[in-house]
Amino acid sequence: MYEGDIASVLLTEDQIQERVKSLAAEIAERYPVGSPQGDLLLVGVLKGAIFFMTDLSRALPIPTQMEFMAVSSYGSSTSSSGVVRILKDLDKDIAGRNVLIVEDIIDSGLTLSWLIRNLSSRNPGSLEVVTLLRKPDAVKTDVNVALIGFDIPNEFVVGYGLDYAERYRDLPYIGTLDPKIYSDDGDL
Ligand SMILES: O=P(O)(O)OC[C@H]1O[C@H](OP(=O)(O)OP(=O)(O)O)[C@H](O)[C@@H]1O
Ligand code: HPA
Ligand SMILES: [Mg+2]
Repeated sequence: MYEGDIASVLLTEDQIQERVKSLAAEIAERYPVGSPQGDLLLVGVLKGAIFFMTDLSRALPIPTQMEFMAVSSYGSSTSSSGVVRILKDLDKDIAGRNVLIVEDIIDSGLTLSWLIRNLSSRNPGSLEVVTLLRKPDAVKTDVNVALIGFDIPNEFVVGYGLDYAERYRDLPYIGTLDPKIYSDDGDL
């Protein structure tokens, strides 16, 4: 699939699945069952986090509920526009709930810092973040993320939910994209 488009495999399907299981165990320890705030509410950030959200929720040995939010700052580009737009909001009120934002990647950190501000203003009981991937620039921002799957180099990656111009999300592994794919854009 996508022959010639992927320059290298950064994380194999097995590496991803192993880390998802260990993150699930860490999360379960943090959220005891029977909390007065009710079941843990996973807020998946569409579309990138879809596979991480589904695999993580099924690996969690505690009851969880799911909500989704769609925001976009990248469009058909490999760098963030800096402007975050809500494409789909949550369906339910999160006041008083234990909320865990589920992200696929923190790159510039712009999406997440905006999302944390936005969801905090809705008065959740607690608000934390789990991200599968984090790039070096995100470390410089003030976004405090307790649960990180992998710290990765500053390269544009695709697969396991991550896209370039909506393609490659369906790859089961995470790889770097051959620069020939985006060099025509004048974007990098
Ligand atoms: O830290 P940042 O630089 O803000 O980048 C991270 C965000 O960008 C991607 O979403 P995108 O806007 O591409 O939408 P998508 O998930 O639908 O692909 C990714 O899924 C994160 O949500
Ligand atoms: O490296 C990336 N790949 C795909 N989507 C992204 N959104 C932010 N960074 C990335
Ligand atoms: Mg994207």
